[in-house]
Amino acid sequence: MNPENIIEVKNLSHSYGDFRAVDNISFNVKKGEFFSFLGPNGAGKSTAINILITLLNLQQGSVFIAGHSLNENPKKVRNSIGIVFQEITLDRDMTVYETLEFHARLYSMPKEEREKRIEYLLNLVELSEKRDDLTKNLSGGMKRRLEIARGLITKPMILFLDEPTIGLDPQTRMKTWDYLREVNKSGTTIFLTTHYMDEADSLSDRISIIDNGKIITTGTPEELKNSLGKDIIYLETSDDNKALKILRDNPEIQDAVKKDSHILIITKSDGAKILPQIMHTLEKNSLKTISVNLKKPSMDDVFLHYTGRALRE
Ligand SMILES: Nc1ncnc2c1ncn2[C@@H]1O[C@H](COP(=O)(O)OP(=O)(O)OP(=O)(O)O)[C@@H](O)[C@H]1O
Repeated sequence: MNPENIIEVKNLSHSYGDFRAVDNISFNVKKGEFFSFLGPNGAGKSTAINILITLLNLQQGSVFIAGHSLNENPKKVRNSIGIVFQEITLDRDMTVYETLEFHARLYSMPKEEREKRIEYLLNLVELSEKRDDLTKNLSGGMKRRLEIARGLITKPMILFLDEPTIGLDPQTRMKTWDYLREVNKSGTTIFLTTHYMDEADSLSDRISIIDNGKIITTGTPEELKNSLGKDIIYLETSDDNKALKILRDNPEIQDAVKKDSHILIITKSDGAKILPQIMHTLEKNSLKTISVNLKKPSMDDVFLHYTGRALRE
């Protein structure tokens, strides 16, 4: 195992009966990284994460977590990780404080350390004022924050989160992202699964796109978006029809179409380099540029490109 890797997975497969939910996936996560699995419902994300957190048995492949073999030392693996499940798993009749205290006691944390840790975590997820509230009276976002705090009680090296912001409103989602960034900054490696493009894009150092049980591609959000090798340019000129005819002859342009009050151009390579050429050509043909907007492909474009379909399908 490479000492830089805190998670090392090789040729992992998992079947339910005849159905192969995870199909020969390999990937590494580096210490301190924020790593995400991005894929639609049913892609195999939960199955994969459940194997890594020792909830599902390892059928095929090799997994090392925090230097321990999942097969030979599942207990040591469990002691190195924190978990936030997809479903809310709080005891409704416990208070916020009791929830954290109960969990810390489960791990036999001494009283003084326990109290300090709980204070720190309540502060981190901004639930100090809610410490005596029953969890059933918390909002959805607060419940999630409490679960994140609970997952962090034992100072795990890696925090696993399965779809942590499912069902939260946009504002609460973004607040949850802030906490996760904070947790990651403080040195905890994060492994997250999500079907939200913006979530993976905004949080991750690296993303693996997973579909039908297979990893389709892996890279930083920038690498993935740049790998399409094309940019999108919106252009408004003094004569769009004339401009279109001229631009279509440019070998660097993959496609140019008129859209509402502007021209949409898809470039074959780096748009920032092609744009000055385009402007020059237009000027030479006595066309005035009224407005211009260069846009990098979004994670939606990336997903569409690699899987052949939009994720919302
Ligand atoms: N216990 C099970 N028995 C049979 N099939 C299962 C079981 N659990 C999951 N599957 C199937 O395996 C595939 C992968 O499911 P999995 O839950 O891992 O996907 P996912 O990407 O996490 O999606 P979701 O976020 O909706 O859970 C799906 O087709 C699912 O129906």
